[in-house]
Amino acid sequence: MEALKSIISQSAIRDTAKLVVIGGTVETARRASVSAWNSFVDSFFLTAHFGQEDYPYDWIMHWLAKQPSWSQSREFEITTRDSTGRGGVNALCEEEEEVDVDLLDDDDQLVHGKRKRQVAFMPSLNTTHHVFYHGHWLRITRSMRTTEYGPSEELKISVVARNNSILKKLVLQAKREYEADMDDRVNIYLADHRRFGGWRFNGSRQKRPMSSIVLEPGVKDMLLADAQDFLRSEYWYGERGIPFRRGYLLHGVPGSGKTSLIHAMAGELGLDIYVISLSAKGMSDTTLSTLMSRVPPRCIVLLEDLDAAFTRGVSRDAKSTGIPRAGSSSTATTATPAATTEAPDPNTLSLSGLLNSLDGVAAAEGRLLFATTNHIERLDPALSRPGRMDVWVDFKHASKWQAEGIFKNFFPCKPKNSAAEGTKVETKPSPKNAIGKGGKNAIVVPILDEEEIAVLAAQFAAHIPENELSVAGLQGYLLRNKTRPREAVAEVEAWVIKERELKIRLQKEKEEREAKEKLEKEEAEKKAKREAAQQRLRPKKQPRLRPLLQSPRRAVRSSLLRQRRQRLPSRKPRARHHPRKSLMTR
Ligand SMILES: Nc1ncnc2c1ncn2[C@@H]1O[C@H](COP(=O)(O)OP(=O)(O)OP(=O)(O)O)[C@@H](O)[C@H]1O
Repeated sequence: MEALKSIISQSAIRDTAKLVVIGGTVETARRASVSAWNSFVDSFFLTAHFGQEDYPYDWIMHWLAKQPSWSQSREFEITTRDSTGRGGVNALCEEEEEVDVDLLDDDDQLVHGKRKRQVAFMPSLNTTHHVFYHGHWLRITRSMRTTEYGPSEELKISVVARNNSILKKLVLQAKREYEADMDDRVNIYLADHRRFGGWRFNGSRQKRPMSSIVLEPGVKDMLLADAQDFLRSEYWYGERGIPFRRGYLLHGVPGSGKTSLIHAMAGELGLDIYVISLSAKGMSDTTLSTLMSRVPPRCIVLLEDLDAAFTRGVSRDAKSTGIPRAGSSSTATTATPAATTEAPDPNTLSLSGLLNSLDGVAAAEGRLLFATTNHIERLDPALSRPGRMDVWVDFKHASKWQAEGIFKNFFPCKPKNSAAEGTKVETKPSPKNAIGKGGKNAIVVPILDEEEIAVLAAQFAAHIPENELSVAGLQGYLLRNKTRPREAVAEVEAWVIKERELKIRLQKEKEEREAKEKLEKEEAEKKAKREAAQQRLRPKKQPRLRPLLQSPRRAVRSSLLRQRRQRLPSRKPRARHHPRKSLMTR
């Protein structure tokens, strides 16, 4: 005890204890003051967070890219590529030829491919930028965060203000500017397989005028009027308890304008397109239903090649088409024969999963669903029933009427009253007749007058066989002759003959290939059968481990017998003494 007292009374230990107490108190006081200061500062700052997954992020990034204050900033990102996740910043810049960068004198340095792209400025990651906006300094930080769907970007804007009206104003202005700049474009989103059930911006396309789609009279107008009527009728649907959804099934031959029509309609209706490829890797019932539940209320959902949905992956029957098998109810049918007998695989797409995601409880409202297929006969009737697919449009090969329309669309013409110069051909580049943006390298298209174009279009159509060639094929031919309208008509007959020959050749090659494949398959089957038969005839091998399988007593006995037999000298088998036989011989 005495010894302990003497240790405690030692001054060094007492001083250490004092230091620990004082240090702890100081650190606690420091932390408390920092936290108090942060709370004090935060009470003045209003902070808004913008996640990359949502539209306001794009609006703000788009707005930021246009801020002149970047010229004073000491750290920022310059990009010509979509790095916002949706591409809102650059989408509008892609096709502009002007390059407005003061920093870079040599425009040629910015040439990417054949086209100059405008660069965009972005706040760099994990740095704070200050932008002056309507009398307030905005503190902007771009950072990465981890969400349940993986890493994603976040934008944080803080501002010293009494209420959030300045932030509301900023978001509204950013939205307005974004929409104005995107007015002539259609945004395309793809299902993002890196983020389960998420959507990824895939760029924006120039709107396609409806007039550039040539379909049989009335089809375009009917579709457009139907979609417009649907978008106006939300209240009507709600009152009657009908799900506010509309489906369009565009079916028919390849290259007949199905996809092009959807793009043109999206532009006309001012809607974004959300594309789902059902045969993509990783597409399952759960992924599809998550994707469908995450599309915004007013948009176009495009399911391309609906018939190919069930022909993917090793766990599927390669020939499966989604057609219900005998004895199975359509809504419970899965795409694979295996799946009909076994438990459904959660990692693949089943017909019932697809049907549920189209009109199940979780399916989005207010969307226009467009599905395309080249093989309508392969579709399950449940998929194409009204309520899921309300309007069906059949796309065929080009008619004469379409051929004439395509020709007229292709070649510019002078209006009737300005045809004083007759059929004189314009040879100088102008916005109307130049391909490219003018300049010495522009290709000049001769502008004929309206009457001549009409006559040429009629002659062109006369040489096109009804419902035999695809519209895409006609377009390809006219593209090759885009500066030679008269020659295009003069040479069309020869082209049609060539196309027919090509078709016949391709068909023959296909048949030969199929016949060869069939033969190979038959031979492989025969070989497999032969091998199986031989297998059956072959004597069964004695199991080698027999002694081990015997009972231990039997095994010991047989091994003793074997040993004795080995020890005995080999003798001739002795004739047995047969009493009756010996009697006889005697
Ligand atoms: N009816 C049409 N009017 C105008 N252009 C057309 C038409 N049909 C096809 N085209 C042109 O042909 C090309 C291919 O068209 P599109 O991709 O829309 O065909 P599709 O029917 O969707 O083909 P697929 O079934 O193979 O997907 C496009 O460049 C488009 O401009």
